[in-house]
This record gives sequence, structure tokens and C-alpha cells, in this order.
Amino acid sequence: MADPWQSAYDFAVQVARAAGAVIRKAGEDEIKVQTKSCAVDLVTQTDERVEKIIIGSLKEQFGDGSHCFIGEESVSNGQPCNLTDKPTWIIDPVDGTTNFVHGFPFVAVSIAFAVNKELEFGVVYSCLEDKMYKARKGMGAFCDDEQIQVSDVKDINKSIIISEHGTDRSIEKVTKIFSTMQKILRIPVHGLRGSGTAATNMCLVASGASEAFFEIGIHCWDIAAGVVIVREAGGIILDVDGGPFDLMSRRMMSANNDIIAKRIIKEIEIFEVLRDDAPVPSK
Ligand SMILES: O=P(O)(O)O[C@H]1[C@H](O)[C@@H](O)[C@H](O)[C@H](O)[C@@H]1O
Ligand SMILES: [Mg+2]
Repeated sequence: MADPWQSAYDFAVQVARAAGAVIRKAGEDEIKVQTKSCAVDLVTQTDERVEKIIIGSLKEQFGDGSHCFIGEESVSNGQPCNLTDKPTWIIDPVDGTTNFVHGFPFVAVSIAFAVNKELEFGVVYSCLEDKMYKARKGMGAFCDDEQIQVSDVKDINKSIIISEHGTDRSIEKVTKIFSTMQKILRIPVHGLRGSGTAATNMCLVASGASEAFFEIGIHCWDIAAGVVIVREAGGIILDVDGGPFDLMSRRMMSANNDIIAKRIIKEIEIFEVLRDDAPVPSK
């Protein structure tokens, strides 16, 4: 078979753009906010609506039963979150929901596609900036059709590092996260940043604006598309302990190169998180 996934890739770009337009429009009206796992884990009707639009469009095109779908809101509503060898779409309809609620201008639609547990392509549409990032395995990474590349900085003292603190505010986690950030600042690096969306953060690494982004506690839908985009822009993806990356582990280090990644990893205070594919406890 010549190129089985090109049309799926092209379609994902179209769907992400259309979803982004829905999010932009919804941001003009009053946003009704609810909470999920805790008081700062926000969800809106737009998250649910946009996920339905994305999965609905993909099912119309590829819905013969051979494809699987993992979507943030479907999983929140009890759908399984298991990555199998089947062609699987991994979707975050609104990455940066808190930003969306506050009008903080970084909100992304993230759509990735995996086959045999290997990520084939990823699309991140930063819809308020109107920037379309995309990458297909072996074919380079692009922003609005211009090829992008990670930065060539190898000196950690000349780097900008991105991280996020997530929504878990237990004292143990917050202490570890801020202790890690303090140690990184003291290396010293040029700066620490965070856009509030993992997908956008990864595109910032892919386009050379930052040398690394890492987070513990993200989900597969936050990062799956970004993983392909960073790799295709010449960067690397590792576990936060320097070992091989595992999409379902909720731990990820993305960087422009191994030198920067390993230097940051030395400072990370790791804490436990439940895997995305952990069995759901019975009630
Ligand atoms: O829940 P959404 O889809 O908005 O995504 C998350 C971000 O992607 C994280 O980096 C970030 O740290 C937050 O956990 C945030 O919730
Ligand atoms: Mg997200």
C-alpha cells in the first residue's frame, strides 16, 4: 500500500481548523464552567461539544469500526483509555481549558493518530493565534506550511525552559514542582515559561522558541500530537527520568537535544501519578 495515512492526516488538519473556529466563536459568548477531578480542573460545554464534532467527523470518514478513539471528555465520561495496536485517534478538543475560560490567549486543538501504538501524525491548531502546527512521521514538522526546527542551543545557561504545575494542588506535588523549578532557575537558565497548554508548549519547543518542555501529570491527549511535531522538528522525547518515553505514563520531557534534556532531568523531583491506562477502580 503506497501511503495509507496521508488522507487521514489531511482530514485531521481540516477537522482541527474547523474545531478551532468553533472554540473562537464560543469564546465570544458567556462561558459556563464546571469542574471535573477538583476545583481547578475546569471543563466547559465547548470542550464536550468540540470533542463530539471532532469524533463525529472522524467517524463519518473512518467509522467502519476499525478505528478507535481516545478523547479527553469521553474518558472523563467513563470511556476506556487503552492504546491498542488498532488505528487510534487521540484527541484533546480544548487544550488549555483554563486559558479558554479566562481569555488567556493560548488554546489548542490537538489531534494525533497512532497505529500499532506508534504515533503516525499529529496536528495542533493554536486557534486563538491561528497557527496550524502539524507533522507526519518521517516528513518534517510545519507551522502554517513553513518547516520548523528545534533550537540548536546546547548550553543550558542560554536556554528557556517550559513547565506547568497542572491541576493537582496537593502539598507534596506542589512542593516538588516548585523545588524543581527553583533548581532549574538556579542553574541558571535564561527563563522559565508556561503557556498553560501542553500542546502549545511542545510546538514552542518544535519551533525553537524554547529548548525544553516537561511535565508530570499531563495526559496522553495533551501531548500525543506534540510528540510527533517535536520529533519531526529534530527534537527528542524522553521520560522525565531519562528513560524511554511511554505515552500512557503521564510523564514527558521534550527537548531540542539530549544535552539540554539530560541537564534538566538531573533537577526533576519525580512524583507518582496514576497512568492513563490504569484500571478504573470499581465503585
Ligand atoms: O486540561 P487541559 O486540556 O486544558 O490541559 C492541561 C494542559 O495541557 C497542561 O499542560 C496543564 O498543566 C493543565 O493540566 C491543563 O489542564
Ligand atoms: Mg489538555
